[in-house]
Amino acid sequence: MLKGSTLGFIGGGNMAEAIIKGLLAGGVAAADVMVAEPVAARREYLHGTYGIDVCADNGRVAAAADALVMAVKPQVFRGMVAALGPAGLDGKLLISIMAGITTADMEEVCGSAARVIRVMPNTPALVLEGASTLCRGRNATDDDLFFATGIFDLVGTTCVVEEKLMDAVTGVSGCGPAYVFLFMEALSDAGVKNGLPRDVATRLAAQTVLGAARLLLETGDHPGVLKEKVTSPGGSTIAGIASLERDAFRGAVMAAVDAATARSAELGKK
Ligand SMILES: NC(=O)C1=CN([C@@H]2O[C@H](COP(=O)(O)OP(=O)(O)OC[C@H]3O[C@@H](n4cnc5c(N)ncnc54)[C@H](OP(=O)(O)O)[C@@H]3O)[C@@H](O)[C@H]2O)C=CC1
Ligand SMILES: O=C(O)[C@@H]1CCC=N1
Repeated sequence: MLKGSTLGFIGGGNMAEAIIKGLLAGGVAAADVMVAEPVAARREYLHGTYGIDVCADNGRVAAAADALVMAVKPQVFRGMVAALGPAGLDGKLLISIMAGITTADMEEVCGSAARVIRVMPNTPALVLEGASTLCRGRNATDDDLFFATGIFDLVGTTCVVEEKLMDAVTGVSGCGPAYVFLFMEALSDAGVKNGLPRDVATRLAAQTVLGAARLLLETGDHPGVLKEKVTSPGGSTIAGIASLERDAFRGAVMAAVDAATARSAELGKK
């Protein structure tokens, strides 16, 4: 898919690994992927697990790569570019997955001519079920957006939005897997509380979320319609739903997304 281009990652943490694992599973050659990562144990792990070139030198990866995925924390981004020297990024397509860092921030720090694509992926990319949303900076071309979309298409679904929506995207799908894991953990705990063995409870929780998600995507029905089909008059589901409503479940989810969206915007500030 990279068609002879080399994709470099600056930062080899959780999200970089999720994308790399997905890319390799999707047919990208290990020889076309490089990572710069400061932690020796992490470098050994990434090289040993995926057979990719991993080094400690951001400059070496920047020089060798045609496109660079900026996969460090937003808080270290400016210092990282200052240490590298923005000139080291000249001519490269810069693909940022950093929460809160705008394409204008990228252009300010990396050079006013920088070609920037901003992406908000999520960790299910690891199993090729990622949700990645992209927008482009003022210098990025149609080909750049096509190239970046092609990368993230390999690890799940993609969509393109206006940049002003990217913090909301972060609050929903970037952070969303963590909310769903919290929900599944609670569902599993509740099963154990009611006598189920842990392995059975966890499997039921996960398959229920997976099945419900597929039902929603494949039918295209409104979630409320699908909820109604589970809920028998005077039955057990409505007893559970009434309890969730008393505890303001939906309000709690909306407040969580609001908080994450606001925090994403803050992360970009100097
Ligand atoms: N995790 C997620 O679900 C998602 C994350 N993101 C974004 O992805 C980015 C990475 O997040 P995540 O993978 O979770 O974070 P991690 O901390 O797991 O990964 C960042 C990696 O970059 C390394 N690093 C630190 N400083 C430098 C440097 N100067 N040069 C090169 N590498 C460096 C870190 O090393 P060390 O540990 O020593 O600091 C770490 O290994 C963030 O900007 C985040 O907003 C976006 C969507 C989802
Ligand atoms: O927690 C974070 O800030 C990152 C961005 C989206 C998911 N993880």
